[in-house]
Amino acid sequence: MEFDKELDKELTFKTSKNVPVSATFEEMDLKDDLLRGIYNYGFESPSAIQSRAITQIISGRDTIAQAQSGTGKTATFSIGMLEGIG
Ligand SMILES: Nc1ncnc2c1ncn2[C@@H]1O[C@H](COP(=O)(O)OP(=O)(O)OP(=O)(O)O)[C@@H](O)[C@H]1O
Repeated sequence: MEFDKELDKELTFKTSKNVPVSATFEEMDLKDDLLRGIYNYGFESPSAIQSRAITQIISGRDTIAQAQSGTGKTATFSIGMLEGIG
């Protein structure tokens, strides 16, 4: 399913306590190569679920993230895992 930026902004989220929201991929403090890859792939800004879940995965918390189809879950877990490798 195609990512719909406008629809994504309308989503309401419930999270555990103390889950910060990163407005940009830069704020997530990702490795340079990974950040470059994300932009080269065409992602400009994180989706709602990416804004919340990527840094949780990177911090080592066991993370369960649930959202509608096409909201960027696969990329959330992929980016989180890639940051943790190497
Ligand atoms: N931040 C983003 N900016 C632009 N496009 C994005 C972003 N994140 C994901 N996409 C694109 O949106 C589409 C859906 O992403 P993804 O497959 O990660 O969603 P999903 O929530 O895992 O969907 P499903 O539940 O159907 O598996 C893909 O084409 C992906 O490349």
